Amino acid sequence: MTASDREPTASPVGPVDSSRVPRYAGPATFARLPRVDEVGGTADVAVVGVPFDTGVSYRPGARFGGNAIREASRLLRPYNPAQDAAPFALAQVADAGDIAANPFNINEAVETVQAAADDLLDSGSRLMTLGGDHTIALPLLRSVARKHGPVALLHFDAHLDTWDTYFGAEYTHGTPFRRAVEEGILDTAALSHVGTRGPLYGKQDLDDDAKMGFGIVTSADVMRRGVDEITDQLRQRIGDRPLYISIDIDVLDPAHAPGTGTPEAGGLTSRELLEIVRGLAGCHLVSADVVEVAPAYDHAEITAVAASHTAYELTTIMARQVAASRTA
Ligand SMILES: N=C(N)NCCCC(=O)O
Ligand SMILES: [Zn+2]
Ligand SMILES: [Zn+2]
Repeated sequence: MTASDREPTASPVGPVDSSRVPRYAGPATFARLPRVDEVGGTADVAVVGVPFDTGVSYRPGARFGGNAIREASRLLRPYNPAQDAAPFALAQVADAGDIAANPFNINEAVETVQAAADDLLDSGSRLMTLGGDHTIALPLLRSVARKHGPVALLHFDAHLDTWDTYFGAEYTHGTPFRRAVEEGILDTAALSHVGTRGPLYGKQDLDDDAKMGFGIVTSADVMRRGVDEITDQLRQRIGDRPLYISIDIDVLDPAHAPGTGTPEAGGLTSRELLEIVRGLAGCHLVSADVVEVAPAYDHAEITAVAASHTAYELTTIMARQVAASRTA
């Protein structure tokens, strides 16, 4: 079963009405949406948390990111003017809870994440995953490739995350995309990093990355060339391929996202990130993640709010696609 042949929900169950129940009341689901078990066990777009951060190389704490994003998402409203869409009315979006990954065994955790993602995709959902550290992009990509074949990847991040190993470990938050290329689960004609910046281990890092097929739009490119030109370039590269978007919140400048594990100066503003993401509406987005929110380093939920709005835009793109595939 695919997302488009999942039984259409006559009228999706939407979020709790914040004019009737104060938005700070009750347990937090993403955007105050129902849980998947409250809407019959499946959703067109499943928002799922992965509280896992055993793959980090510096500050820990992204295991708490998903719930911080859920808390910050209480203020989201049901109509998205930037995309002229009411995403939670167009498709059933629901919170699928958390994937219980083993914090003491990375290999097992990677398998657990993939198995849970496989189940959700097999039930007809597109995934909006809330990390967790960036290690989890690998099992998520394995899962989407199992369903769609090799996918285009748009990777927003300060870092390349195509390094080889850390301390001999293959599965870390700095290595998921090299593993994915090695495994043949990415469409190497359509791989882009956006927001790249900061010191590297050596020039070879860039050579290796280019050999894997990645194009780079640096953080400075976004500033110099502007959001519209960059978005056009990305859309051309992606075409109508099945697309996975992975957003490491450290793509944002530390002023816009202090709550993350490996911050780098000189990043995107949250406005730039949101505008680029909105500009990707209409692409064949099969699933997405927002990762690396580490709330212990956050202030006034700056990072979690930015992450919640980013996930909202991605969710809107997917909900619009679900609706469009039904009328097609
Ligand atoms: N994926 C993130 N956030 N960071 C990767 C940094 C790897 C390093 O410490 O070199
Ligand atoms: Zn990063
Ligand atoms: Zn990353």
